[in-house]
Amino acid sequence: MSPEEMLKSFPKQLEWEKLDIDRSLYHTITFCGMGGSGIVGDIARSWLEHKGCKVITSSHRGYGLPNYISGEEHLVVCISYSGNTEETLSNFAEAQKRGASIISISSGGKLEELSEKSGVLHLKVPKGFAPRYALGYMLSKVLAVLGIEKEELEDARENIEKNYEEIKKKGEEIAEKLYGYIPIIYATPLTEVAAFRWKTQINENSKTQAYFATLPEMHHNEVVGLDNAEIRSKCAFVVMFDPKDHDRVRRRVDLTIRLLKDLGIVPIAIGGDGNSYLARLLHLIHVGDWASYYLAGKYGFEPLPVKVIDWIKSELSKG
Ligand SMILES: O=P(O)(O)OC[C@H]1O[C@H](O)[C@H](O)[C@@H](O)[C@@H]1O
Repeated sequence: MSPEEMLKSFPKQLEWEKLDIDRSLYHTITFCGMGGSGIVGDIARSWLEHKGCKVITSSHRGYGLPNYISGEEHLVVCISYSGNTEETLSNFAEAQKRGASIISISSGGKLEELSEKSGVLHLKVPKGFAPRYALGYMLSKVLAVLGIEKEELEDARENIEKNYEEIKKKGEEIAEKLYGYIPIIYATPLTEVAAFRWKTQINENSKTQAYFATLPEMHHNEVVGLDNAEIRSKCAFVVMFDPKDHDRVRRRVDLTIRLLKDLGIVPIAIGGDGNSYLARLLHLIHVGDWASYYLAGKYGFEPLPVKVIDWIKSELSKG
């Protein structure tokens, strides 16, 4: 499947499912995964937080597990599209050792095998995608674990479907503006995960460095860097926001845009469109996915191959 076809399938990947899971059993939920699988947990956490969920959640990237996980009241959700990522397999093994509750998500691989062997609930997603292009499949599984209402997920999917051409066009326009510059994305707490996805998609699809910073923290450091005219002239700035951001954050978004304009920079200001936080977030993410795809084309890169990651993995497999 071409990267374009994979991207286009994103809304269809958002499929609601009912799972019989008693979530009241868990005191904490820890999402484990790397790269395109790791961000699934971040999106889920941001969504839960916005919903007012009181369960402690965290995203864990790397080997082992945080110290607080011990016993079945801690749920560890291991997400790896391939099912073979060594960090995520390490999380799985550690969760078993600590007697935690585990749910795993993959398209197959060792994670599926190990789950089946040890009676762990395994949720399978279709094969044939690059992990980062299977975001919708993996996210739908996690949201099913968390008990999302059917209407909410379907509304988010329809929101992308009905605005598809506009989303693609916006992505293309943004790629035009990012071309030749280092993308710097300024986000808010509600859009931080989208900024991270933009960064990582620009890294992997467009083979380009990109960075992000989040308000209000960036008003205490990052903004001072803008004093350096020589460096800032090499960057293209994106400012992301959501209508439900904290009032003072909204005020800070306006100040950031003013600051950039006073320096002669016209930032790409963008907020997702949609009825719910999830709908807006996925809309924003999908605009970035297309932007990174078009940016790859402008630089003459194929969006899919990630040679350096393959090289690192093959070196690590030597022991
Ligand atoms: O998602 P997994 O199969 O666990 O692989 C983890 C990650 O591996 C590589 O770094 C890929 O380029 C990422 O896009 C991928 O998400």
